[in-house]
Amino acid sequence: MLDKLTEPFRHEKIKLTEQETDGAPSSKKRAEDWKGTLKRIWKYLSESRGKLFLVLLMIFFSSFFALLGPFIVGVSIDEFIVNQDTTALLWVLGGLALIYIFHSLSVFLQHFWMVRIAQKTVFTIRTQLFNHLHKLPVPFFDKRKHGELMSRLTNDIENISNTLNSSVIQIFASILTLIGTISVMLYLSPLLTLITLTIVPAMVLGMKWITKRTGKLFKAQQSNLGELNGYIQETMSGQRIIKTFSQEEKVIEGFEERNTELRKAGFWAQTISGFIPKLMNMLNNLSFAIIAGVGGIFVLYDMITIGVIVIFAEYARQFTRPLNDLANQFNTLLSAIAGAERVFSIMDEPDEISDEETHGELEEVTGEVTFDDVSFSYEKEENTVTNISFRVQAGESVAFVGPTGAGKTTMISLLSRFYDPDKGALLVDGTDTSTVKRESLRKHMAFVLQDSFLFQGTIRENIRYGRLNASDEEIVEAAKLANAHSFISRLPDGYDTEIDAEGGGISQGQKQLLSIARALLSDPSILVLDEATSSIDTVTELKIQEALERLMKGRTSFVIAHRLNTIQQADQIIVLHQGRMIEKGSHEELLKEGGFYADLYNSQLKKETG
Ligand SMILES: Nc1ncnc2c1ncn2[C@@H]1O[C@H](COP(=O)(O)OP(=O)(O)OP(=O)(O)O)[C@@H](O)[C@H]1O
Repeated sequence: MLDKLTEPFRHEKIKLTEQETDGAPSSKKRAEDWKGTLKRIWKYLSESRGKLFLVLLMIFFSSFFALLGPFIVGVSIDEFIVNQDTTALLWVLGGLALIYIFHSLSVFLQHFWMVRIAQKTVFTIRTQLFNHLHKLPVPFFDKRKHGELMSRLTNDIENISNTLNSSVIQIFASILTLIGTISVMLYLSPLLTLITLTIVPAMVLGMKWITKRTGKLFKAQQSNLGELNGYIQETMSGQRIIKTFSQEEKVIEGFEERNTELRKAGFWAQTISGFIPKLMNMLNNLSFAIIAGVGGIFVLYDMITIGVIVIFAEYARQFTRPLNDLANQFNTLLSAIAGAERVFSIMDEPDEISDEETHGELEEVTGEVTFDDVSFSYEKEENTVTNISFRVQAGESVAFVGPTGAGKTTMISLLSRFYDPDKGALLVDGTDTSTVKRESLRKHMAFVLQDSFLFQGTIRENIRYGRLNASDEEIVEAAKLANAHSFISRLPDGYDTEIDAEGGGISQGQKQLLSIARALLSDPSILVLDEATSSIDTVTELKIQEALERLMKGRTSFVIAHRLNTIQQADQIIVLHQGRMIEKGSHEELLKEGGFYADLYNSQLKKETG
C-alpha cells in the first residue's frame, strides 16, 4: 500500500535511466530465448488443452471442406456436365451447399474457441503481471520509465492476445491448406503442378523485396509517431508553462515539423505496403493464365480433363493466399514473442517479499528510530549518504534540511526500506529493520506528501485507504481532525464525491487535507511529511498546519523541510550536505552554532522580509 502512497514522492526523485540494452545476443541465444518463451506461452495454453484440441480439429475440418468444394466441382464437370446428368448435378449442388455450411460452421467454432482460449490466457498473464508489479521493490520502478511499463501491461499483452486470436488459426490453416492443395494437385497432374508452382519463387521474391523496404519505412513511421505522441503529451501537460511564456507559436511550429515527418514516413510505408495485395493479385492472375493456357494444351493432348483445370485454377488461388498469410503472420508472431519475452522478463524480476520468508514481524512499536552509521549509494560508485548516525526518541519530530540533492529523500527511502543501506543499520524500537518483513515495518508508517496522491474513487474510499476496515464514522472523525470535513460537506455529493486519478476538481491544499485524514486514520507510530512547497493560500495553509500538528502529536515524525520557518519547533534538525550530516540540534542550538543552518536560515529570512 505504501508503495502506492509514495508513488508521486518517488516520481520526483526518479533519475530516469535508459532501458537496459542487453547487447546483441547471438542468434543461438535468441533461438533458445524464443524456445523458452514459446514453452511458457504453451504452459498457459495447455490449461485449455481440451479446447485447443477442438480448435485444431475445426481447423482441420474447415481446411478439408475448403479443398473438397472445388474438387467436387471439378469431378462433376467431367462426370456429370459432360454426360449431361441433371439429377446427379442437383445432388452435387445440394452436397456443395452442405459442405459450405459445414465449412462456415467449423470456421465459426474455431474462432469462438480460440478467442476464449486467448482471452483466458491474457487474462491470467495480465493478472499475474499486475500482481507481480505490485510486489516489486522501488528500485525496479526507479530504473524504468513508467511509459515503458505501461506499454508492457497494455501493448505487449494486447499483442499476445491478437496473435493468439488470429495468428494461431491462420498459421495452422495455412499449413494444412498448403499441404492439402499441393498433395491433391500432385495427385491429379504432377507436371501441371510443377508448372503452376513456378510462380511461387516470383511471389516469395516479390514479398521479400517489398517487406525489406516496408520494414524500414514502418519503423520510421513508428518512431515518428512515438515522437509526435510524446510531443503532444509533453505540450499538453506543460500547457500552463507554454502559456505563461507565450510559446504557443513555437510549440505549433514544433508540432508541424514532427507532423510533416510522420506524413512523409507514413506515405511511403503505406504506399509500398499497399502494393503487396496488388502484386499478389497480379501473380494470381498470371498463375490462372498459366493453368488455363498450359492446362488447355494438356487437355488437347488428353493428358488431363477440363475438370482438373477447374480444380487447379481454384487450388492455385487457395495456395497463394496461405503463402501470403504465412508471410504476414510470421511478422506478427515475432513481434508477439518479443512482447511476451518482455512481459516474462518482468515476471522473473525478484519480488520484494521472496527474501523475507524467514523474517519476523514488527509488532507494536513506540516509534524510537536509530540510524546507526548508515551509508548508501544508488549507483554503487559514490555514496549518496555517508556515515549517518542519530537517534530519535518515540514521539519526537525530526526535520531534514539541506540543499537540493543533499540526500533528504534518500533518508526517507532508507527508513521505509525502499532501499537498504550498504553499511550500518536502521533500528526501530531497537529492532534492525532489515530483519523484519517490509510490510510489517511500513504498517507502522504513514506518508503525507506534497503532491498527495489520490486514487480514482470517492473521497470516502480515498480516506479509507489509510485503514481498510475503518467505519464511516471513523472516516468522518479523521476528516474532522484533518480539517477536511467542512470542505467535503460543502461538495454536492459530500463523502461520495468521485475524484479522478489526477484528483480533478480538488485543490492542492484540499488534497493535502485528505491525505492527512488518510494518515490519521491509519494511526501510525512513524510519520513522514514532505513539506508542501507549492503556493497554497494562507487560510488553507493554516488549516494544513493545524491538522499536521494534530497528526504529529504523539508520533515520531520525519519532515523533509523546504522552508525553514516551519520547522523551528522540531526536536531535532538534521542538516545534510552532499549526503553527510554536517549539523544536528534544535533550531536555537543551530542558530547559536552559526554554521550552515544559521546561514541558510538568515538568507531565507532576508529573502522573505526583504
Ligand atoms: N533512484 C535514484 N537513482 C540514482 N540516483 C538517485 C536516485 N534518487 C536520487 N538520486 C541521487 O541521490 C542524490 C540525493 O538525492 P535526494 O533525492 O535524496 O536529495 P534531496 O535532498 O531529497 O533533494 P531535493 O531537495 O531536491 O528533493 C542526488 O544526487 C540524486 O541525484
